[in-house]
Amino acid sequence: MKIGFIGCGNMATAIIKGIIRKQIIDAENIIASAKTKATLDRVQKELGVKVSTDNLEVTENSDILVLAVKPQYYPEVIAQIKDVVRKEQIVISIAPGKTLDWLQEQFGGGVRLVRTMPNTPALVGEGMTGACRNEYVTDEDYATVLRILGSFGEVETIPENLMDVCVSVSGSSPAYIYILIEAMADGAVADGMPRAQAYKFAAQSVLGSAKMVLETGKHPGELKDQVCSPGGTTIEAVRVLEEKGFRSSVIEAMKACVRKTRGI
Ligand SMILES: NC(=O)C1=CN([C@@H]2O[C@H](COP(=O)(O)OP(=O)(O)OC[C@H]3O[C@@H](n4cnc5c(N)ncnc54)[C@H](O)[C@@H]3O)[C@@H](O)[C@H]2O)C=CC1
Ligand SMILES: O=C(O)[C@@H]1CCC=N1
Repeated sequence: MKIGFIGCGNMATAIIKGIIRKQIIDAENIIASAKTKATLDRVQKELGVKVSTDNLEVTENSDILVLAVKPQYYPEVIAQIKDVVRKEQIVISIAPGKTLDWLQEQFGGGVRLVRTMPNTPALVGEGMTGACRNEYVTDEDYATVLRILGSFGEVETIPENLMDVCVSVSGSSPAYIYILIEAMADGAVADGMPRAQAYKFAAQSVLGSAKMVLETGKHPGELKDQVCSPGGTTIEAVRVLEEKGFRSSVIEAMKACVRKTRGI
């Protein structure tokens, strides 16, 4: 099994590291392209995969091809490769807003397409990926793709109409969490904790809280209630968060994210 990446920036690097880490595909069976030699040198050194500046070479040398460029470059890249994409090849999109119908139209028809939305925690094997496929992708093909996507975290098949929501809840959401961690650390530093220690305490608390939701199966509100002692410290913090519109800021930010996705 050979996998190719057209574009090798933040997301492709995270996926490739995740795949190699889990030994799903060896580095020698992975090929990636980028626009600049500097990026390719970095990728070769950091990941040990084959590199090329030629997108056609990447297409010809892969069974599964991941389009890992920004959405605005999709038309140009697809126009370049569409005549060399083979019938049995699987093409994976990781771009927000690009529907299976749109992708198929750009390719001119008949292509096996899987639309996904991964996220950068793939790098540490804790990604969350949403996926859906078109009618040309066989059950066997799709099982292979899910195995690869599952090698760097969790993967779930979702209806295509939820792909835009997937961008806001998992594709983009690591950025919100990093802001939360940074803000928590700022708060701790403001009250005297050293900066590095503050990041550790904040990040581990986010990690532990996420595990509590996933592993206990309890409602997040119930878990929150367990932390809030009557007349205690936490409910004071919660009161201020509600007063400052924390919950609503998150909801509105996510709705803005989905609106942007739908406009891409
Ligand atoms: N960064 C993230 O957290 C996530 C990104 N995505 C999607 O993944 C895709 C890639 O995003 P990033 O990796 O963040 O972008 P990036 O800008 O880090 O990487 C894109 C790479 O594509 C290369 N490139 C541009 N035009 C090219 C061309 N014609 N041929 C070959 N390579 C070309 C660039 O040199 C760059 O290395 C985008 O569609 C993005 O929306 C999806 C989920 C999460
Ligand atoms: O910001 C973006 O457009 C991409 C898609 C999801 C995460 N990053």
